Amino acid sequence: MCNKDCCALKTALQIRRMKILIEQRRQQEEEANAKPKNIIVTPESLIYSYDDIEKMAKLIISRSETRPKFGLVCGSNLDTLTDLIENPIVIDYSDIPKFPDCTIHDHKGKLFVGTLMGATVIALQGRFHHYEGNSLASCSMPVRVLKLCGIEYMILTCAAGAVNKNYKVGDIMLIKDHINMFGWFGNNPLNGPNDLRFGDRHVIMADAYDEGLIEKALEIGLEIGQEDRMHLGVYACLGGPVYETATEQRFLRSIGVDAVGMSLVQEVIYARHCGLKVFSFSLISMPPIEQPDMPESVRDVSIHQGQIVCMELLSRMIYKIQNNL
Ligand SMILES: O=P(O)(O)O[C@H]1O[C@H](CO)[C@@H](O)[C@H]1O
Ligand SMILES: Nc1nc2[nH]cnc2c(=O)[nH]1
Repeated sequence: MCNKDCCALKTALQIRRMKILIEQRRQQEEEANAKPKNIIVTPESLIYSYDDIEKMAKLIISRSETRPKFGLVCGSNLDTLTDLIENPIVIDYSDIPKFPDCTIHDHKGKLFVGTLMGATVIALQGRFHHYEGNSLASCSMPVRVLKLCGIEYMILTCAAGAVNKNYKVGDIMLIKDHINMFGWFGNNPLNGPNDLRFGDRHVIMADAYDEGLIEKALEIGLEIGQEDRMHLGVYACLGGPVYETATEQRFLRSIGVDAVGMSLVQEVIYARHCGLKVFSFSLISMPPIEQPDMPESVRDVSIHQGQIVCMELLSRMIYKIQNNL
């Protein structure tokens, strides 16, 4: 039986042990600090050189007969978008020098080059997330590769959790703006020396998501009778891999966020830096915290319905751009 005195003695002993440990650590630190140091932190922008990017682009273009106009990144739950591509040439990421590996479900690590609605498209079935251990520059690097392949339009897609209480699983949010939590704390894939061959030092982000393309997407929503499922909203990028807490979600809502995820904004930054037109949408894959959780089978059906609408949206969007409609 432990009485009060016994507990107090145990606590005092624990504190004494901790103090000894701290003293030992201090001595070790002093010794370590006495040695000369040469710590070099590679700035984000130096992780891939222009030559690295050019080599990757050349390899990809060598497999395509026509000049690509569209780049596409397929998000989680959206790998089926590549089913739309006719006669694709498929390249494994492992065959592209310096391309990282994909480590998460739905991101298969394959690049598709082929035609969609008469236009040449390069699609990435697999994106790189920071929480997988990639630098921010690695997450956005494919955008530069696609730019050097000759694309003009960057279509970025992702799965996201609803923050807006009116959103449901299977809905689609056309992204009109974003909040980049990484950027707030000084983390940006453009950090470090700026290579003018890609773009200017400072990048205007106030018009990052092309308004004309958003207009077209809204028109498509009406044409296919899916306007109720399609929303226009603000995406926030958090670090992941954990999902946001309930309080974080309420905070995001209070600052104007409609959906939350763990990707995309780094790619948008590179795309705007090199002058690409950006169109982005999220497939809502999680309900807002206030909505009761649904059985997985019901959620899967809603996501599947959303995937079909995303496929229709993508092909009609490319058709409209291609034909100046
Ligand atoms: O953003 P994408 O790649 O669609 O993936 C989203 O889905 C994963 C979580 O389910 C996270 O990686 C999140 O960012
Ligand atoms: N709630 C939530 N759902 C997601 N689905 C994909 N990414 C996310 C996220 O960051 N949060």
